[in-house]
This record gives sequence, structure tokens and C-alpha cells, in this order.
Amino acid sequence: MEISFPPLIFSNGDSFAVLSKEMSLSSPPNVVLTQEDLKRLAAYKAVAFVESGMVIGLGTGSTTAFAVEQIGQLLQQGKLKNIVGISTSKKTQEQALALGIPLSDLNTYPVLDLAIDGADEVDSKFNLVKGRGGSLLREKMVEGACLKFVVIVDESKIVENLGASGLPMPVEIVPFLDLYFEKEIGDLNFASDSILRIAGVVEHGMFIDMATTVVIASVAGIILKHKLEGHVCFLVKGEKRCDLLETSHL
Ligand SMILES: O=C[C@H](O)[C@H](O)[C@H](O)COP(=O)(O)O
Repeated sequence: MEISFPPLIFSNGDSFAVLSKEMSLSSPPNVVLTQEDLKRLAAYKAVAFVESGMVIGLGTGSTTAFAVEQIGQLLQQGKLKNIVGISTSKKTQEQALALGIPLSDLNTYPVLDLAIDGADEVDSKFNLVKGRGGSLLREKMVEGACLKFVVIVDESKIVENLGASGLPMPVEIVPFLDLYFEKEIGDLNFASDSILRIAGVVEHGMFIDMATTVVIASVAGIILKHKLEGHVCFLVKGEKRCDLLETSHL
């Protein structure tokens, strides 16, 4: 769906400037984009993939909250119609209901058109670490059932290899346990199998080969990476440039 891009909001400390589409995108205000600004930009870009009639997986976290908010607003404005959301957490469910987004579940809709969610780490092959915000199992169930999975992150989430951040790998068990790796994770599938074999483990936070698109918001612009189509679109200060690259370069 082609929707008009919402005004870009640049913040600098306490002051915010709004760059509307009528204003020149080639000369944005001389302000620094905060991480919140970047999360919002990535989220809004992902919502452009939402079309009327779709069943949408609604992720969890501070980045996804901007996307849910935007979907709610587009529904209220009549720019989106007949959307059904499948939420991945109680928090997202509450936000979606407050915005008037109709919700359902995987029993009713076993296949979703699209899911939008944030991530804690994204590697060069679109593998993810998720769950540091406390949601993981429902995210994996919902995002494993969608045809397209758009991941929205600011540039701080990009890593060479999963585990590079040194932060805990979320593993859902009873009770909750954080699993630490001493170094970056090499063989993701081996690590996954090993963790899942531990008694009591329900699921872990590695989302291996699930994401189809990653939207990365950086101070230089928005980068769209599509895994299957094998190309990268750069949106730098509103100017769209598509470069054809081999998937292996992504
Ligand atoms: O458990 C939380 C989810 O996996 C989030 O999508 C992830 O932690 C990223 O969250 P945020 O957008 O708040 O950084």
C-alpha cells in the first residue's frame, strides 16, 4: 500500500521540529535524531507494507508500539480498512484495543499476511535476537505463521553475528532464565538445538531465517533490506535509490 509518509519528527533535546512532506527533504533541520525518532521512522516505513484486508501480526516493544499506533490512526482515518491484528503480548493487545484495531488469534487465522516487530539484534543474514523486552514465545508463534515478516530497528541493533552485543540471550523456561554466551554465536542452528534440548526450556530468543524484510533507521536515512528479492533500497533524506545487490551482500 502506498501511503503518504507521515511528517518526520526530528528532536533535539527538548525541542522538536516537524518536517512535513511539503517541506524540502533535502535540507532537514539541523537537529540530531534520537533513538526514539529512528524507531518511529522505521515503524512508519514498515506500516507502508500494510494493505486493507490484511491479517497483521502485531509485535511487541517500543519500536513496534509506533507501528501499532500508526496502523490505528490509519484505520481511524479510513485509509486502512478490514485489518485484523494478532497480538504477540498483552501489552500490544491493550494498545491495539485502545486504538480500535480488531484483534483475533492464530486459531481463527493460522496464516497471516504480514507481521511487524522489533528486534534486539539483527545479523547480516536477517537472523534475530528477540525477547529482551519480555515477549518471545507468542512472537515466535505469530511470526512463524506469517507470509512476510518485517523487522523494524534503529541502527544500534545491527550486529555482525548474533550475541555480539554481549547482552543476555532470552530463553523462556519456568522460571525465566537468561542464558549468556561467552562469545558471539557461531552455528545458530546448533545453538538452537542445544538450548531446546535443555529440560524446561520452552523457547529461545533466536529467530533464525524468519525475517523477510528489515527496516533500519539511521541518522543517514532509512535502509530497506528485502531478503528474497535480493535488493536493497536506500531512502536517504527522502530520496529513493534502489541498488540491485546479490542476496549474499545483504
Ligand atoms: O520482547 C520483546 C521483543 O522481542 C521486542 O521486539 C524486542 O525486545 C525489541 O524491543 P524494542 O523495540 O523495545 O527495542
